[in-house]
Amino acid sequence: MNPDIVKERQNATFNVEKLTNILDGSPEKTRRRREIESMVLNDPDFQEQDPNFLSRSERYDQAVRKSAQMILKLREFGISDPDEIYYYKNCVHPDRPEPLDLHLGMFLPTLLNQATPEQMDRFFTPAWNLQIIGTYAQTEMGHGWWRCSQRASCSATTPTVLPALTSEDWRPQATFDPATQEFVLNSPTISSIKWWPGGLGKTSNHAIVLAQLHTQGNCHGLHAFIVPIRDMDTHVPLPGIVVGDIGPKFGFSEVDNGFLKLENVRIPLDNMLMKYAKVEPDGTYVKPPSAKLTYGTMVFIRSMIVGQSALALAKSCTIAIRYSAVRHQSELKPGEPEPQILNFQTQQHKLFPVLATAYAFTFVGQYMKQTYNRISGDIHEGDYSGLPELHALSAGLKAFTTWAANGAIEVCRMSCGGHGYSRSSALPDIYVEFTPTCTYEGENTVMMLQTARYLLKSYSQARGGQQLQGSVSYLSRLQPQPVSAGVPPLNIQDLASLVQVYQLRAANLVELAATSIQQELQLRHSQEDAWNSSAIDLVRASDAGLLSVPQALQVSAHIKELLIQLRPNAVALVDAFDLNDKKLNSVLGRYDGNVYEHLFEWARHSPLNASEVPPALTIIVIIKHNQLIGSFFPRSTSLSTST
Ligand SMILES: CCCCCCCC/C=C\CCCCCCCCCCCCCCCC(=O)SCCNC(=O)CCNC(=O)[C@H](O)C(C)(C)COP(=O)(O)OP(=O)(O)OC[C@H]1O[C@@H](n2cnc3c(N)ncnc32)[C@H](O)[C@@H]1OP(=O)(O)O
Ligand SMILES: Cc1cc2nc3c(=O)[nH]c(=O)nc-3n(C[C@H](O)[C@H](O)[C@H](O)COP(=O)(O)OP(=O)(O)OC[C@H]3O[C@@H](n4cnc5c(N)ncnc54)[C@H](O)[C@@H]3O)c2cc1C
Repeated sequence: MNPDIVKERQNATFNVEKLTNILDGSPEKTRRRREIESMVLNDPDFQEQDPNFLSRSERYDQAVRKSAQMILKLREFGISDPDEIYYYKNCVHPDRPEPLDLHLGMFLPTLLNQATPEQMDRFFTPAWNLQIIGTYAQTEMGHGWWRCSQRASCSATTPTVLPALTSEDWRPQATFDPATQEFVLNSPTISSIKWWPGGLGKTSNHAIVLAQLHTQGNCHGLHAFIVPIRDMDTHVPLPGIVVGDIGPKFGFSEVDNGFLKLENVRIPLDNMLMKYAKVEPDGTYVKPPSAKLTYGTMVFIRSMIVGQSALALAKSCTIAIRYSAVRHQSELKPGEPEPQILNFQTQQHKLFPVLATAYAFTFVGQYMKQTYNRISGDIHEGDYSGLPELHALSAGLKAFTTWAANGAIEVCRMSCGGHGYSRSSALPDIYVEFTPTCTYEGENTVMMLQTARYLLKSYSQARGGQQLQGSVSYLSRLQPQPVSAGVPPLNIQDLASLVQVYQLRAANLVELAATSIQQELQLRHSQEDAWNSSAIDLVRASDAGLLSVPQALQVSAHIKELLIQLRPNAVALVDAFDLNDKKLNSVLGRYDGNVYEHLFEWARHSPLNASEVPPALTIIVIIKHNQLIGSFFPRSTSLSTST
C-alpha cells in the first residue's frame, strides 16, 4: 500500500462503511451489491483481454461472448430483479456499453409498457429467454426528432409529389393492408433509413421500429411495430431487410450500432404494439388515451441516465483524487519535499466540486428513479396526470446532469496531467462512453426546450392564480423580481436560504423567457417563430444579477474555507463510493495507490512491445543497410552513407 494513501485514510474523520451504506440505501443493499460484484469479478468465464489492446471486431466478439455468458449466469443464479440485472451487467462490462444494452434497456421495457398480454406471451417470454434479441429503432439518418401526435401534414399516401408534402411524409411508413391483415413497411428515402440503433448492425433478430401508421387512407402518426429482421435459425437478414453496422464511432466500440432499410416488408397486424393505440382487422384506428405513451421507454432511460451521470462522476473523481494523493510535484517551499498535488488549492478547486456533484447527483438519481416508479405506477393504473411533470423532470435532469458530468470528467482527466491521457487511467474511456448521453435519448438542447415548455405553461397557470404542486410549486409562491428590486438577503451557511435564492433565480429566468416570447410575438406574429427567437433565454441559465458583489466575495471566501475542511476527508469520501479496483479498471485510481509500478507493467503489455523490432521497421533497417536504395534511386541520391 502506498504510504501517502494509508495516511489519507488514517486522517479521515468519519466511518466510510456507514457512508457507503447510506449511498447504497442500507447495509443489506451494500452486502447484496458486493455479493453480485464478487460473483462476476471472481468468475473465470468473465476474464477478458484488455480491450485497449484489441481491434474493434475483437472487442465486439469478446463483448458478445461475455454477454452470452452473462445471460446464462443470470438464469443460473436466478437474478431477475431489474436493478440487480443492471448491476450485474455493469460488472460484466465495466464502463462499456455492450451489444445487448438495447435489448435489456429498451426492447424489453417497451414490450412491458406497450405490449398486449398476447404480445407479451409471443415476444416478451422468448425475448427474456434470449431467443428473440431485440433493439429499438427510432432515429433515422435524416431525423432524430419525431412528433408523438398526429399532424395535419402527415400524408396518407406514399409520397410521389414533393411540393405537397412535408418532411413528416419522408419517414418510414407502415401501411395496413386489410386484404392480407398485414402492415407493409417501407423506408421511402435514403434519409428515412433507420440509423444508430444499438445491436441492430449484427446482433439482433428483431427490432421495435417506429414508423408512421397509415390505415384507411389516413395517417395516424408515430407508432411502434415489432419487425423480425433476421432468420431465427440462420441469423441471415430476412427478405426486404437491408441491415448492417454503421462503422466505427468516437466510442461504443463493443456496440454494433446499425442501419435498417425496409423494402416492402410485411408483418402481421398483431405485430403493432397495441396496449394503447389499436388497428382493428377492418383497418379502423382506435386512438390511445395519450399519444405520448409511445415515448414511455425514452422517459424510463432518461430517468436512468441521471444515475449514470452520478456513477461516471464517482468513477472519475475517485481516480483523480486517489492519484492526486500519491502524486508529488513542484516544491512549494525551496528545500522542502515536493507536496502531494492534492495539497495545491487549485487542484482542490478542480476536484472537490466534482466530488460534491457526484454525491449530489447520486441522490438526485435516486429521487428521479423513485419519481419515475411512482408516476409510471399511476400511469399503469390509468392515471396520466403526472406524465407532463415526469417528462419535464426527466428531460431536464437528463440534460442538466449529463452536461455537467461531461465537462467534469474532462476536468478530472486533465487534473491527472499526462497520465490522464493514457488509456491506462480509464478516464479517456469514461469520457467517450459517457459523452453520447448528451445526445442520445433526446439531444440535450431539445430536452431543455421540452422542460422550458412545461415551465412556461406552469408559469402562466401560476400567474392565472392556480396553486401549483410538485417541482414547480415555487412558481406559485415566489413573485419574480426585477433586477432593480435589489438583492435578496442570503445566508450562505444556510441551505434553506440557498434553495430560496435558487428558486427565485429560476422564477426570474422563466419570467424573462416568457417576456421575451411576448415581445417576439409582437414582432414575428407566429408562436413558433417567437419560440425560436427566445430559445436562448429558454435554455440558458444566465447569472441574472441575483448576488451582490459583497455576497459573491463572501461565497468565494466560503468556498476556500470549504476546500480546507474537505481536504482531510477527500480520499475517504471517494472510498465511500466503494468502486472495486477491477470495476474501476484504472491504474491511476487503484485502491492501494501503487500507481507507478503498475503503469510500467501495463505499458509492457502494449502489442507494440510484442517484439523488439516490429515487422514494419524491418524496411527501415533495410534502408539503413542501403540494400533497397539502389534499386529505387540512383546511387548519387542514396539516403544512407553510414554503412
Ligand atoms: C420499464 C420497466 C423496466 C423493466 C425492465 C425489465 C427488463 C430489463 C431488465 C433489466 C434492465 C437492465 C437495464 C440495462 C440497461 C441498459 C442500458 C441502456 C443503455 C441505453 C443506451 C441508449 C442508447 C440510445 C437509445 C436512443 O437514443 S433511442 C432514440 C431516442 N430518441 C429521442 O429521444 C428523440 C427525441 N425526440 C423526442 O422525444 C420528440 O421528438 C420531441 C423532441 C419531444 C418532440 O416531440 P413532439 O414534436 O411530439 O413534441 P412537441 O410538439 O414538442 O410536444 C407535444 C406534447 O407532448 C409532450 N411530450 C413530448 N414528449 C413527451 C414524453 N416523452 N412524455 C410525455 N409528454 C411528452 C410535449 O411536452 C408536448 O406537451 P404539451 O402539453 O406542451 O402539448
Ligand atoms: C452512441 C449513440 C447511440 C444511439 N443509439 C440509438 C438507438 O439505440 N436507437 C435510436 O433510435 N437512436 C439511437 N441514437 C440516436 C440518438 O437518439 C439521436 O442521435 C438523438 O436523438 C439526436 O438526434 P439527431 O442525431 O437527429 O440530432 P439533431 O436533432 O440533428 O441535432 C443536431 C443539432 O441540432 C440542434 N437541434 C435540433 N432540433 C432542434 C430544435 N428543435 N431546437 C433547437 N435546436 C435543435 C441540436 O441541439 C443539435 O445541436 C444513438 C446515438 C448515439 C450517438
